Amino acid sequence: MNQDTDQQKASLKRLFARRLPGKLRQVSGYLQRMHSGEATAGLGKQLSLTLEHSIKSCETFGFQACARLLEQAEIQCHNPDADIRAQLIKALMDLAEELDGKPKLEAKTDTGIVMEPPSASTLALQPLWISLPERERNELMAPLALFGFAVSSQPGDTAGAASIAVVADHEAAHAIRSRLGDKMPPLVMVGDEDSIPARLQAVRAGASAYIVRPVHLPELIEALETINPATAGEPPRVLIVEDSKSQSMHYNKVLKEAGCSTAVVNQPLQVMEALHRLKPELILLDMHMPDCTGLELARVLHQMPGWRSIPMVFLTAEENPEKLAAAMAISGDDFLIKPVKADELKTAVLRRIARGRTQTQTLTRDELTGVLNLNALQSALDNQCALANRLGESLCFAHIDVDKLGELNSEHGHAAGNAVLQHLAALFSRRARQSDSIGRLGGDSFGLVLPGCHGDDAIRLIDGIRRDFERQPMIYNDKTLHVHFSTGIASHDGGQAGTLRDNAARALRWAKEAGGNRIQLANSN
Ligand SMILES: Nc1nc2c(ncn2[C@@H]2O[C@H](COP(=O)(O)OP(=O)(O)OP(=O)(O)O)[C@@H](O)[C@H]2O)c(=O)[nH]1
Repeated sequence: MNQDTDQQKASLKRLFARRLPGKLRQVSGYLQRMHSGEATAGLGKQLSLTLEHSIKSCETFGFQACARLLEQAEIQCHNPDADIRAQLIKALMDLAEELDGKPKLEAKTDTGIVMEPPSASTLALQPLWISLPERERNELMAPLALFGFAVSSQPGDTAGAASIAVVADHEAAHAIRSRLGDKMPPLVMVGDEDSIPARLQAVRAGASAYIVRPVHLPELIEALETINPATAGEPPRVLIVEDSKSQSMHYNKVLKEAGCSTAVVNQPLQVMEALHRLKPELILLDMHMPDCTGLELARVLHQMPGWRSIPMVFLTAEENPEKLAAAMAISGDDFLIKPVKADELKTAVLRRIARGRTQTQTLTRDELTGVLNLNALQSALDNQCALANRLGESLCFAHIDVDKLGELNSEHGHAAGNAVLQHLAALFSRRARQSDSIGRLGGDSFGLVLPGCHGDDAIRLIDGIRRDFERQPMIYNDKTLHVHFSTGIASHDGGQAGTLRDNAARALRWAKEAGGNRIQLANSN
């Protein structure tokens, strides 16, 4: 068994699953625009092309229900039927919400604040320029297409500059920079060495990211998301608060073309409505407005629960360092001096949103295994318990614990134990359904939330994984590691999440006491 490939597949599936709700919302948004008569031949064609790729990607990663829904959307691009399209728009939004639990964003409000989706051109595949040796490039090309990137090896000068990034080693990057000068797209540098001098060389060459060979796809995709968070499928959400209509229209256009969903507020006192509807990831805030200054508004928002840490980028004609320092002291974020160039605006906003998304990821993921951390798993369990109570549906929680990991650590070393934990997490991530949540409870224990599952279904699923895990021993540093795990499963009976967890932990103890490598259901004795 190739453990690296297994882990990579699981990471790719996780990455893809994270992007899927955004993609569904995007498709639904554009169908909505076609539905309300905004259809242009270009929009329909672009949507159809994107859908073709997305269907293939969903099938590859096993998201069959999404693939079927997107197939219906594709039919609607060619043979529209008003009723079917309206149902489809709703079904796409509902599925997106089910997948990530985030509520729908509404397109228009009665206060005149308009929520706008990104420009239709951002629906197209993202052009990516890879200037690496042919074999390396070819290996990356097909899987990158599944994530919506169109890879080219030798784009012309204009296409090169329009690429979202160029992936190159030091020599190629140098040659491209000499050719394109300041039209060079952001650079992801690939190198052989993981050392400070190699990384320093990349920084000096202006690289936004440095990846050590062999290039792991999840790492590359995450680097590209950091350069442009719009490539993650979920458009960055930006609220523009600016009293000048002409300037706000300009910022709005630039940000929509950069792939953002936006809302514009010209009267700062109307900001709450837009905040609640758009749920922005960043506010672009003019410093000088008549009813209330940008700084005052920032202070107000920073005192309100839910908006205390929202990043802000200030727009100002002010160059007085003391006043700028005051703005920075409030939000700790960026400011841009007017008149703002389009590229500057785009870079500042996208970079700040990417940083915010990385922080959220860091806060919810277990660093060693990439599955949810304890807090995130706990909140997934709380949400699913509440949902199961509301809908009267079944739900199971499984507490999984590696048997005798202490002994394995002593015999083969802590790194071998880490590899076991990573392998098990990858195995569960791969076999779980898209509605399941897998997380690390701590040490050598994992938790699995299984909505819609009865005890018997949960036993069947986990026993399949247990048998595979036992049948295919892990190879670590040429040594065969025979490892197994035990599981306690509890079925939800309308009570609290804490009770479900306690019951699963109790069942796990029974499984361990009975010799391990087994599964025990809490409600049977
Ligand atoms: N390699 C590695 N080991 C860990 C990690 N976290 C916890 N452990 C080890 O997991 C073991 C957990 O101890 P126990 O709960 O007694 O479990 P066990 O040795 O697996 O034995 P049983 O659960 O009784 O089968 C300890 O030896 C920890 O050092 C980790 O992140 N990496």
